[in-house]
Amino acid sequence: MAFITRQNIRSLSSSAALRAAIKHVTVIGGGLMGAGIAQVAASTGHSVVLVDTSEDILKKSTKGIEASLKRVAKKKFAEKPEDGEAFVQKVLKNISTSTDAVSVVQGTDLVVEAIVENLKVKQDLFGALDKAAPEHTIFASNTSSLPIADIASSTARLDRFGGLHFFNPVPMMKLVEVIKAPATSQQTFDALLEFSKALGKHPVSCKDTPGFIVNRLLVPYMLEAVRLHERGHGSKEDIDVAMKLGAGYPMGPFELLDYVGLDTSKFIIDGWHEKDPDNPLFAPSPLLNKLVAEGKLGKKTGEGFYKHK
Ligand SMILES: C[C@H](O)CC(=O)SCCNC(=O)CCNC(=O)[C@H](O)C(C)(C)COP(=O)(O)OP(=O)(O)OC[C@H]1O[C@@H](n2cnc3c(N)ncnc32)[C@H](O)[C@@H]1OP(=O)(O)O
Ligand SMILES: NC(=O)c1ccc[n+]([C@@H]2O[C@H](COP(=O)([O-])OP(=O)(O)OC[C@H]3O[C@@H](n4cnc5c(N)ncnc54)[C@H](O)[C@@H]3O)[C@@H](O)[C@H]2O)c1
Repeated sequence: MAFITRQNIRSLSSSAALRAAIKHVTVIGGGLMGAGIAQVAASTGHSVVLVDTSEDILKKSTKGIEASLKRVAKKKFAEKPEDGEAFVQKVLKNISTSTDAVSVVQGTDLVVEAIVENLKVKQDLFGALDKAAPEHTIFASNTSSLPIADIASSTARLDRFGGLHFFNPVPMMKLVEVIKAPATSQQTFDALLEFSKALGKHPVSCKDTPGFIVNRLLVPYMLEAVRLHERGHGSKEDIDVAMKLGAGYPMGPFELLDYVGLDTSKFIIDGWHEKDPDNPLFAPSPLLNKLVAEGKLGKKTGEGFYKHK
C-alpha cells in the first residue's frame, strides 16, 4: 500500500490501480482450502496472514504448506535443489499466522474467508471484521455453496464484497470462480479478477447462483454416484474405476468426496435440500450422513468412504 491512502482510495477508478492495491492478504481458515490459498498468494509475492482459531491448527497448516511447497519445488527446481530450498524459505517468509482476525484485518487489502461452510458462522465473522477493516479492504468468501449476497448481508460493504471460489488442491487447480453478487461493484469484481490472475490462476466469471458453475454440476454428480451405490448398483471401487477409465476423470466420485471432505459435501447438499426440497438432485444421502456422524470425514481424518494412510 505504498501510495494509496484511505482518503484517495475512493477516487481510484481503474482496475490497474486496484490491482496495485492488493498486496496484503488475510486468509481466514487454515484448513484444506485456506492453507492452499495462503500458499499460492505467498508464492506469488503477496504478504499473507493466515488466521485460524488455535495455534495448534496453525502449526498444522504451516507444516502442510511447507510439505506442499516442497512438492512444488521438487518439480520446479529439479535441476537445482538448492534453489528449490531457497524458494520454499522465501515463500514461507511471506506468511505469518494469527488467531486474532480482527486486529490483522486493520492493515489488509483483501480478506479471503475459507472457514466452515455455515452461513451464520461466516456472517458473524464478516460482521466483526467489517467494523475493524479499513474502508478500501475487499472481502471475499471461498464458499462452495452459499449465496455471496447472504454472507455479505452482515456487513456494510456490499459493494466491496464478492466471491473467490478456489479448487482443491489449490496449488494444482488452475480455476478460480469469481462471483459478482448483485451489489458487488464492477471495481471490486475487476480487482478480484486481477488478483486471481496475479495468483497464476484462470478466472471465470460467475453469477451468485447455487454452486456457481463447477459445484452445481459436480456435487449432484458425486451424490448420484453415492445413490447408485446405495441402491446396490455398483461398488464404490467399480464406480470410481468406471469414471476414471470411462470418462477420463482424474479421481472417481468416492475418491473425490473423500478429498473434498464429507462434512463439507454434506453441508453443501443439506443447504440446497433445505432451499429446494423437491429437487431429487439435492436429496440427502443416508450413507453420507452415517459416515459424517461417525466422524469419518475423508482424507483429512484418515477415513471416509475409504481408509487413508
Ligand atoms: C467442493 C469445492 O467447493 C470445489 C472443489 O474443490 S471440487 C474438487 C476439485 N478438485 C478435483 O476435482 C481434483 C481432481 N484430482 C486431480 O486433479 C488430481 O488427482 C490431483 C491434481 C489432485 C493429483 O494428481 P494425481 O496425478 O492424481 O496424484 P499425485 O501423483 O499425488 O500428484 C501428482 C502431482 O501433483 C502435485 N500435487 C498434488 N497435490 C499437491 C499439493 N497439495 N501440493 C503441491 N503439489 C501437489 C505434485 O506435483 C504431484 O507430484 P509428486 O507426487 O511428485 O509430489
Ligand atoms: N474442501 C474443498 O474441496 C473445498 C473447495 C472449495 C471451497 N471450499 C469451501 O472452503 C471453506 C473451507 O473448507 P475447507 O475444506 O478448507 O474446510 P476445513 O474443515 O479443512 O477448514 C476449515 C478451517 O476453518 C477454521 N475455522 C472455523 N471457524 C473459524 C473462525 N470463525 N475463524 C477462523 N477459523 C475458523 C477451522 O478451524 C478449520 O481449520 C468452506 O466454505 C468450503 O465450502 C471447500
